[in-house]
Amino acid sequence: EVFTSMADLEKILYAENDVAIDLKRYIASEEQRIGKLKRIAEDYEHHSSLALEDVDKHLANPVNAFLLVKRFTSDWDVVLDLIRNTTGPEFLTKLEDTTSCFPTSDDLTGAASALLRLQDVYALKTEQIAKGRLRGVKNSPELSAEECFEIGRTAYNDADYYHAVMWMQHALDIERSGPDSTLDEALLLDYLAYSTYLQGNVKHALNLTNELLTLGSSRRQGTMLIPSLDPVHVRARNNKKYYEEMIAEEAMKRRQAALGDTGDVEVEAEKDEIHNERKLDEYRKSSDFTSYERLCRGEETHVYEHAHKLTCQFRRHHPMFYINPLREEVMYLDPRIVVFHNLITDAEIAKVKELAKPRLNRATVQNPQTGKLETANYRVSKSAWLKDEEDPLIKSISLKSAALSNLTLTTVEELQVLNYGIGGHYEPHYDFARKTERGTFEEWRGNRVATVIYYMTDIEAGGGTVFTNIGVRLFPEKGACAIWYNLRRNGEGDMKTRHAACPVLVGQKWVCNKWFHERGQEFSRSCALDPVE
Ligand SMILES: O=C(O)CCC(=O)C(=O)O
Ligand SMILES: [Fe+2]
Repeated sequence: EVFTSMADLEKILYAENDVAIDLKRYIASEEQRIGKLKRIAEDYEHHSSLALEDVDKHLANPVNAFLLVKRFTSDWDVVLDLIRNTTGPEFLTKLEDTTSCFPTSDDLTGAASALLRLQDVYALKTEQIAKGRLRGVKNSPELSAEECFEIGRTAYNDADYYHAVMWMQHALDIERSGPDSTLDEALLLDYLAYSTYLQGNVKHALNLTNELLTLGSSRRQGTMLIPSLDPVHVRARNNKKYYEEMIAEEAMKRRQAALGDTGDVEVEAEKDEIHNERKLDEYRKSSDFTSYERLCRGEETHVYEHAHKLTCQFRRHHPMFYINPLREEVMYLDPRIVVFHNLITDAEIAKVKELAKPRLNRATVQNPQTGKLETANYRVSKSAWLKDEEDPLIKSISLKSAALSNLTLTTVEELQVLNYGIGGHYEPHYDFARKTERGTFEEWRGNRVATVIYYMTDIEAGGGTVFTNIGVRLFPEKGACAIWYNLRRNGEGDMKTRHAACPVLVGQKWVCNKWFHERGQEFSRSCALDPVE
């Protein structure tokens, strides 16, 4: 999979460059080969035209006769060799190496659904995405009718008719407004009509189907079918009948209902606009999820009554920060969420990325039932784990994390480095393990008491960390670090720490985090006397 991290997509960019060089080399060697053949053919043409002017005279010269025989015996092998020895198979083997990291059809589906996710979370119009009109983006290519159709088809195959209608409609708009394209318009109308119907617009589906039927097969790319035999047309004719029957039945029902009420026949006028509603499951309708989407969009979801108590200050609570103090910004009081600005340098960031890059793997989540690690659509990124022993820098990040948090490293996890891909995100979750899934964390270290997260990139748009229960949003800022406690002082998980990583809209997102655990913090974060605190 490559769409889940920018680091892997970067590899494809380099591979594309290599492929271009390979292809050019192949073309040059083939051109050379064909060039030789061309010269021989011209030579033959020249000889024969001269000879044919006076055949008797030409053959009368025994030298000519000898040369003629030679040309088609020993010389002829050269021609056959030139025809046989194409460099194609050799080139194919070479290409296999270069393209081993190329994306698969799963990547294409993943990348298309990432665009749809961005569209939903950031409430973007189809046209905005198709034209690359996104914050901070310059000179974006525009998606063609075919490409929009492709995205629509991905949605359709996923039974997501809401997006299928939007993208296919947009494909149709582009197709009809621009010069001739290679899009199979009948096929597009076929998909669009059916998706429109499934979204509850029978009349509109019928109109689209009628349009399809008037197109004729000549509009169908690459097919020379007679309309009556074209499978798209056959299906369309059946659908047309079905839609008409449905509309008639509906009208009949309405007429009967109207008669029942008043005795008058009053058929309500059909609405013309298309009805297209996003179908959300129970979770996606929940306040948790809507709050996530709204916070990602930059909307205010909560009024914070203690906002006036939030502070910014220098901190020198540890010898490590005596000379270069921490620049602390308090974002929330309970739970305490703070951001430290300018904490790691660009050189340190570059080194962490360099160490992590070759080891990135799709980030996993713990299945609460089985306790097993698995990949999930709600967490799309790649991660690598780095040990203190690997590099003095990794060790120094651990020491810095301990110093700023006042926690001990006894049971801390290794450094997790995360790189997000196209629309990469992590839906609302807790970093601690719930009671029901206790035991998924090893007893010897206890639950995750605190999260320290370092932001290693600035992001043009999207990609924030949002707290859905308290309405806090942290903007990634290169070199900054955020820290919060996941557990209350009585050891219970703090439900107010529910948080998420918003999908990256424009830019690259790299973060790394240290998770501190309970054991070993007995003297650094003691429990409170009040059991509910
Ligand atoms: O990347 C982020 O902003 C948050 C990541 C996160 O919450 C996690 O990895 O647990
Ligand atoms: Fe998290």
